[in-house]
Amino acid sequence: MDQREIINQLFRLFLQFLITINSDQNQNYDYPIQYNHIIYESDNDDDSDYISADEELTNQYIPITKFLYDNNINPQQFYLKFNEIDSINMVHEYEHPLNGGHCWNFNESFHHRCCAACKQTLKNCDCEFICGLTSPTEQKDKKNKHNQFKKCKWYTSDSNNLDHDCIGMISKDEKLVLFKDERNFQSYSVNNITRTKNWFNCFNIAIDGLSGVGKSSIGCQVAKRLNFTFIDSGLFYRYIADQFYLDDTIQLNEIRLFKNEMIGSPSYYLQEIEFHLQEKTSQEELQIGQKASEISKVPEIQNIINKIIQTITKNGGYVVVGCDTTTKILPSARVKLILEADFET
Ligand SMILES: Nc1ncnc2c1ncn2[C@@H]1O[C@H](COP(=O)(O)OP(=O)(O)OP(=O)(O)O)[C@@H](O)[C@H]1O
Ligand SMILES: Nc1ccn([C@H]2C[C@H](O)[C@@H](COP(=O)(O)O)O2)c(=O)n1
Repeated sequence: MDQREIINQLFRLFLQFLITINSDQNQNYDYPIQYNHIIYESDNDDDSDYISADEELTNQYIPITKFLYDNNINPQQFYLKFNEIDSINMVHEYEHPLNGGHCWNFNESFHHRCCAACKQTLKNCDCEFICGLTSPTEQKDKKNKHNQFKKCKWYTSDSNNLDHDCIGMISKDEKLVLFKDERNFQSYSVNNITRTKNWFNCFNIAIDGLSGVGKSSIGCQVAKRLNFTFIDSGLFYRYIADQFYLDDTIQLNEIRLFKNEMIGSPSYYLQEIEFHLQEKTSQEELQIGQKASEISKVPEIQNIINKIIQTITKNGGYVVVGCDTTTKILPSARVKLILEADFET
């Protein structure tokens, strides 16, 4: 498959993804009438310990589907626009019409807990807080504690700073609730909140694969098409090798300082890295490549580079390429691509 075909295919997939999440928002739905597929999590954090809603439905619980139905809220709109609320520690099948009839984690078992914010199974969810509408988030567990509240890193910034990165839209009179933990929560009027992020680019794309498979070529074009920022993690290794691996000595302290500087001025350094490496002759490039390969085996350097990239990209809008992007750098990127190429290509 040639490069153009791959890019077109990726782009098609991406458009499909966008169409799926944008489609049907104003259509009428068959609201799920039966709620017996909803299973609540017990206090016990053990995955296997579910309590079926059929068995133990008490007044304390408000199934999210019922909440939506009773309040005449279109569920797809709710999940996609409000997007942050589920009764999070609830097992939910995301049945029709959500996500084309699949759970967000459709490649995993169909029946599992799934964070509505980051769309990961709860085991993989690293959300700390979640923001959302007051009613469903005030759902309590059996001990009358606020349960489930987590914040997805893509959805909120910290509660002291109400510059809010939430991609959801909350209607005018509703309140946003931020939870620090289950006892410590505050609700804010939506009017106090500035949204800084466009939902469209609030996620990252990680492109992985062996050296030379075309990650940079494809990643760069995908980023251009989507107006995302492109980051080639390999360039970080190369730049650090060239600047801080001198006379056979890796200057770890300098690298640590560089990390702080780069996190402070990411745009400047992204350009600086690119320009710096563009100036090199092909002989120099070869040497830098060798040095980069050596330093890439040092765990602290890997951690520093991963941390820089994770910090820069935390609000989304980036295409990050490099081997280990999907596993170590951005394991929770919403879109992950692993490229392969024929040997002949
Ligand atoms: N689809 C493709 N078909 C043929 N050649 C390609 C394709 N994509 C990239 N190439 C060529 O393969 C070479 C490696 O591409 P590229 O630098 O994008 O790979 P990479 O995976 O980013 O490599 P590295 O990990 O070493 O940075 C380049 O010469 C590029 O022009
Ligand atoms: N995420 C990454 C990116 C790169 N490396 C290593 C691989 C190479 O030895 C070196 C330079 O990368 P390249 O520009 O050739 O992609 O850095 C890594 O370990 N992890």
